[in-house]
Amino acid sequence: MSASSFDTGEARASKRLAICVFCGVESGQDAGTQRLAGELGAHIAGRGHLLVYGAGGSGLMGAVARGASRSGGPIMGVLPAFLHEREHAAGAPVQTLMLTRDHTDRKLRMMASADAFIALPGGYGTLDGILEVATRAQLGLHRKPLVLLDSGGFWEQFRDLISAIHNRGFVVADTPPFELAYTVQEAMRMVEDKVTT
Ligand SMILES: C/C(=C\CNc1ncnc2c1ncn2[C@@H]1O[C@H](COP(=O)(O)O)[C@@H](O)[C@H]1O)CO
Repeated sequence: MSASSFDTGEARASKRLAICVFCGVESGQDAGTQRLAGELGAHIAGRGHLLVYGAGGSGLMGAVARGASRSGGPIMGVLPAFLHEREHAAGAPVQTLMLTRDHTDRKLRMMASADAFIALPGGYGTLDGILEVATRAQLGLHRKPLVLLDSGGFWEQFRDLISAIHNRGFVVADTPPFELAYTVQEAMRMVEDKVTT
């Protein structure tokens, strides 16, 4: 595959993955982050992967899903049944919908379904998702990659907090169980390289 076809997301990856995206159900204040969300969805679909996400129709979630949908990719949305009206009904594209009992069940389904995780900015739900994935990685329960796709330094602040926690001796592992990426292409490469090697 040529570098240029990878960069546009047109070329299919050699292995089809299920990539779980954690991100806000709100849009945030930065239009660049909203564009990044659509670009990420488009690349996941363009590379032939399945998008697994929180089934939302609004905010960054909606943008990721519409990006994947426009590129013709399959989508699996997972959300607690009680949030269906509030988060899914307005504007989520066609997808396979999995309704769960609660947020905990949702995270377990998402983690079991995915080969890798990419996080965009978000709120408590997004942080809850990545901390669950990171905690389980620290415990040796999985080796699936977790990539934090930065936008405007959002994840740099999180990385600095985690570094401080490491430096104060509360985590003994040398490196945190996630990496930062600064472009969609970089995030996709990290995920594909780690899952397929
Ligand atoms: C509510 C519970 C625990 C802590 N909070 C959350 N846990 C899991 N998912 C959540 C929580 N708060 C919101 N969410 C959902 O995550 C998605 C993204 O939310 P964000 O806050 O915009 O990042 C969204 O679907 C939220 O409903 C006890 O189980």
